Amino acid sequence: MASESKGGLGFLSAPPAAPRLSDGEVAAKYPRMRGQVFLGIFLGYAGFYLIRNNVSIVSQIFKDHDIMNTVQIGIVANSVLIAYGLSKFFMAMLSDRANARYFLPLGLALSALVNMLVALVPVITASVGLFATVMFINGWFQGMGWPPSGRILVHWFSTNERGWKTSIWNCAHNVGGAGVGVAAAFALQNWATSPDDWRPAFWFPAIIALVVAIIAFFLIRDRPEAVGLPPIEEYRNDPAKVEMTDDEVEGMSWVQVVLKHVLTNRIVVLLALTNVFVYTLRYGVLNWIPVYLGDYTGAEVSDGIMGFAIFELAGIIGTLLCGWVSDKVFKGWRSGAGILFLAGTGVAIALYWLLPSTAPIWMFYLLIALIGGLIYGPVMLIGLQAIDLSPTNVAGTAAGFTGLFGYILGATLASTGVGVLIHNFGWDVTWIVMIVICVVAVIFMWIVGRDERKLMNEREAQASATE
Ligand SMILES: O=P(O)(O)OC[C@H](O)CO
Repeated sequence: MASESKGGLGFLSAPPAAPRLSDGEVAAKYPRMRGQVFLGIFLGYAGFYLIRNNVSIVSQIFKDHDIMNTVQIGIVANSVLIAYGLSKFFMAMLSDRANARYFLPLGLALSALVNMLVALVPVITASVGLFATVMFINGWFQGMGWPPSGRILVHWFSTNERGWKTSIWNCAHNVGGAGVGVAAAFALQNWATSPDDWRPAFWFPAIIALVVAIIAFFLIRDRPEAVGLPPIEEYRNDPAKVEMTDDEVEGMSWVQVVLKHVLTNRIVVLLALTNVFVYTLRYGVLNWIPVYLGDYTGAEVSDGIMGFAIFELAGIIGTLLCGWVSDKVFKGWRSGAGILFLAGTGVAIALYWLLPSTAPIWMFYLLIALIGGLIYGPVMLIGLQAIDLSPTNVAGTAAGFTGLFGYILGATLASTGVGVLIHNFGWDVTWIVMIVICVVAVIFMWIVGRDERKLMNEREAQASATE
């Protein structure tokens, strides 16, 4: 891609193509490099989740020791989410022109630094405003994780294998999410100087994240062409679903490309809208598990936390299954898998709603696992579709655009909107609204699916015509 080396980002700019290696060298080096860069983004993205929002981990300590009340905790936690949603889009615009080998480790190291400052500089947490501002900055650096990972996925893995590979990579966020709990618990147990000392839960995961950033730097390479290898489409003889024409490559500025292929691209805009509903479902069910189980069944707080963990763990299985189904059953037609999993989510939510309050807790857990397993498929698929259905040099921006909608609208609706629904209308109306959201999401995914199918058919026709 001609524009790859013209990033204008100084040392961060994407490197130019290196001289092409011989066929023998390509055959030996390509598989090894693919494994190496994949490990780099898997560890790297898990590292981001170690330090994304550790406020929620220590919120109980904040509350119990009157360091912060729930409203203040909510303000700080929301500032991370909002910054993350904005950054996932705006930093992606830089990432698409940047060397992923530098961009991802830099973001992770900066985020680690912010977490260490929170732990070690008491004045930051003395005021909610300053704490929220610093965590906003943390959320901003967190947005430097997904886009370079998407860039690696789109440049090193071709269309017909990307579903499965992306779904495996996507489990990094579940691994990191589980890892932060273990790391924080270990740190608090070993280094907390008093029952209200929450600081080890910030600085210890940050040290691990710094080490991960260094490892990621050594593992990641920006693009196959940057190390003398052919583009992945050529190496695997698997055309991309969308490519820029020669006229576009030569004649359009990068901003014009973003405008055409992301901001006014019907399919990317539809994906972003679908993501609002998918993220409302993801966080709308997840965030309220402890409250629902407590209200409806009288379950203990610990039962609710168990439900929370079950939802996340089931997400790993569902994500892998969804990626595999999209490659093997739907042959790269991601929307087919998305429709199937979203429809399943609707059914599972209906069962969760209708289960009698006297049913044993394991039945609630089973349905929570089903909802978590099913909704994380579409969560992963939307990012995957965005990078699949846009040219490779704006793939991260397209995924970031869907993330912007998912976090700014979806996650907000899931917290404030669902809270208002529960408070004013009760659980029955809340679950009915959730099921309606599933139906709307299915309709949006079906519309995306028609466009996706058309693009796939066009690419296949072009590929057979050139054979
Ligand atoms: O919600 P995010 O941006 O952390 O992304 C989580 C998954 O990777 C979505 O594919």
